[in-house]
Amino acid sequence: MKPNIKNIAVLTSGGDAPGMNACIRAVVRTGIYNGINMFGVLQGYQGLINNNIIPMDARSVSNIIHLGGTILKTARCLEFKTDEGMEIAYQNLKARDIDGLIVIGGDGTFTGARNFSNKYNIRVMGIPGTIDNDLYGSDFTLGYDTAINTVIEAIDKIRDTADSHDRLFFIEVMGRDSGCIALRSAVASGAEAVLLPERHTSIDELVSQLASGASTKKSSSIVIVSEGHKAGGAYDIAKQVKEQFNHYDTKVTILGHLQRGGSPSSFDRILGSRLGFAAVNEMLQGTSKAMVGLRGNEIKTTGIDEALSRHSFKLENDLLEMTKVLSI
Ligand SMILES: Nc1ncnc2c1ncn2[C@@H]1O[C@H](COP(=O)(O)OP(=O)(O)O)[C@@H](O)[C@H]1O
Ligand SMILES: O=P(O)(O)OC[C@H]1O[C@](O)(COP(=O)(O)O)[C@@H](O)[C@@H]1O
Ligand SMILES: [Mg+2]
Repeated sequence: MKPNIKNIAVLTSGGDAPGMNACIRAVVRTGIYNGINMFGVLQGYQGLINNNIIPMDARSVSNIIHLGGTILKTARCLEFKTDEGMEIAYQNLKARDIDGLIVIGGDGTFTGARNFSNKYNIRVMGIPGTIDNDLYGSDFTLGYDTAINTVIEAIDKIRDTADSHDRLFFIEVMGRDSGCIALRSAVASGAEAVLLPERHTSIDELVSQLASGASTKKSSSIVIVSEGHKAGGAYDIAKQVKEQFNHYDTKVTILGHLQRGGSPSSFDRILGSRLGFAAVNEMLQGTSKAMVGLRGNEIKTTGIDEALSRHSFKLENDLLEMTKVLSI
């Protein structure tokens, strides 16, 4: 039986990701189209606790589909992990008769939503929004494609300098525990090597790969280092390599937070729109404690418990192999 849902709130939480605005727009407009009163929560779970909840109409989400960041703002909120914080958040939703909460974020955000819904009578749906692509249940998360495009644009520029000066560049990219951005960026930019948190690569191995390129007259080399790599960040690794292999002038670039901003790619705008539309429709059909995600080219629903308990290895095997073969 379809539940009688009248009021739905939406929030963004954790790291912002390009495509979140396209998704907020889809959530708000799909809800309004179906006769639901829509609310936006400012600053993620912090806004639930601070009672920062605003009504939204179709025009509240005009002209945002192309914008990076999130018009609802986001936050990392420790207080929501406490019983007291959750109780205040629930009372603020109850005061407005809000029966459904749609959260756009990563694994931390989903854990919060799952715990909240286990404790209180609130329906929740999750939408995977993180540049890290580290969630089970969606082949791509919102923002991942744009972040890769941003990274390769930067690497293309660095390559000009690397090549002009016979330099070895170590470029550190984001992905807290995930090598997804690093691997795709490496393939798309034609990097000589990539270091991933999911794979052990010794300094000896890396040095022999670089030395072999130098011996076949490579004028420059680019190594992508994922920030989550166990052997340390790009500066550490560059220092260790230089001690053994001093053929090139060595430079380090940390791309940092520029990777999270910017106008979303068409892929992320469409993905955000599809996921937002699906999340509201699923909620209106009675689905709760689930996430919507892209699998193949279809939008599918996965239970949040399942999504959180299954840590999928998301690095494509052919891409892993290719990074060695195509960089000879
Ligand atoms: N165990 C938890 N219980 C309640 N809320 C949580 C829990 N884990 C994370 N959260 C909430 O989700 C927010 C976002 O999580 P975080 O890991 O920072 O980002 P992401 O959702 O992108 O992975 C946290 O700041 C916190 O408010
Ligand atoms: O902006 P902050 O708080 O320094 O967080 C940086 C982290 O956020 C991310 O960009 C995205 O992580 P989440 O999507 O899990 O929030 C990571 O790649 C990075 O390690
Ligand atoms: Mg996360």
